[in-house]
Amino acid sequence: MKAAAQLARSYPSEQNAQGTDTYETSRTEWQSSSAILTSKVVSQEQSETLPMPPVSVGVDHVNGHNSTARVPHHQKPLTVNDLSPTPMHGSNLRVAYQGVPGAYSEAAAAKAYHNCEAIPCDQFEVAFQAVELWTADRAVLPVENSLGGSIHRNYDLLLRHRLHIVGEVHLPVHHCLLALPGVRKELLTRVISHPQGLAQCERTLTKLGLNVSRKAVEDTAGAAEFIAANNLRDTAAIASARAAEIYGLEILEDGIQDDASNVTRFVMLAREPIVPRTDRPFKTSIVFAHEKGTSVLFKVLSALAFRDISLTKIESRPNHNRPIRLVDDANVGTAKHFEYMFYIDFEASMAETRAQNALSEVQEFTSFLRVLGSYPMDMTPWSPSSSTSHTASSYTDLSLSQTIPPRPTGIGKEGPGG
Ligand SMILES: O=C(O)C(=O)Cc1ccccc1
Repeated sequence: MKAAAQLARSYPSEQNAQGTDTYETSRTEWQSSSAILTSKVVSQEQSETLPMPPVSVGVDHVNGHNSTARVPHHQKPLTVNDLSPTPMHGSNLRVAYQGVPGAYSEAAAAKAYHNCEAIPCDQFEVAFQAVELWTADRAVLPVENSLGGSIHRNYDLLLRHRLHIVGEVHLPVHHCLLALPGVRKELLTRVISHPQGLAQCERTLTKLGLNVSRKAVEDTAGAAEFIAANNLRDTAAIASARAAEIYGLEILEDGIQDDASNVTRFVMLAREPIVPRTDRPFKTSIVFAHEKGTSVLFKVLSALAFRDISLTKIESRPNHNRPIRLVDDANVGTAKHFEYMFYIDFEASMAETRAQNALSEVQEFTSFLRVLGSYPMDMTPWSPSSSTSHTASSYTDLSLSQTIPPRPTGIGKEGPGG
């Protein structure tokens, strides 16, 4: 099959896609939002309830041969519109995030899916597994921050798992310095937070003249919870105002991020990709490894540039399958080249011919290529000064009304990452 045709098959156009959203069929009642998912809980869930397959629409025999069939009078025939579920705008959707209540990821889940049930998980790995095993419908993953840069660990996770990016959210992040009631700043010896929290407030902490050590923990709200649970009077947390409220801490300083327009980008992950569209701005995320050869990255970028496709992000990570390539030269010795995986986001939908053609070309000079997702861009108006909260937004996740059935995610060559 020609590469372009293969691509078209991997990403069906709006017209030929059989979009069904299946998450309503997979509910398990035991999960309450107050419990934190751990890997143990997820595997226990797996042994108790098998992941349910999508429910198919039961079609009765209505041709007269089936004696049990009932043919209601004056019933309107089903049309294709009756088959697409009503968008739920996030209500009842179970969204797994890493951290405890009050974490920014929880706020991102609420921004993406208004009224969703946010499920705290103790690790990202667990959030991914929760979706894979149908304990959750979506996972929320912070991938980059305007000050702290890429969250590398999470890029590696995207590759290790088979989930699809179905949306993105930009969340303004407004950090506070939190401590137990009555604690004075001068008494602090330690500040704890997520590494991104520490990185985003580094200069302000110094400016405040605090003589404190920095300690990284799993999540910002977890830092606040830890201080409260252990009655630590010498330690402060960098976390949200909401975390202060939940864990009974006081806000010593408000808005301590080094830049007022501090924003974190989160991606939303699902078991199934959405049907890409062309009626609103879309972004596509890919990851590839390059073949031996010259100027591979240049060629990939050219394939996009020639088609007027803008790049919004590029990241490289070690290729864990083959971190080093040795090149022997009989006279000089052995050169050691590091091997990379490149992650690229570009502004186009996989429903567009130009994106399909660009990726067919990219496929020619890469040894591995995977489309992580083609999804609507977050176009919500954004005010940097507001503090992070659970406000509703006009964000719409098209995956709530349109998903395409599971299928291999690669577009031809598949290699590392599984
Ligand atoms: O730890 C959290 O609250 C997170 O959700 C991760 C994070 C940390 C700092 C800024 C943005 C996201």
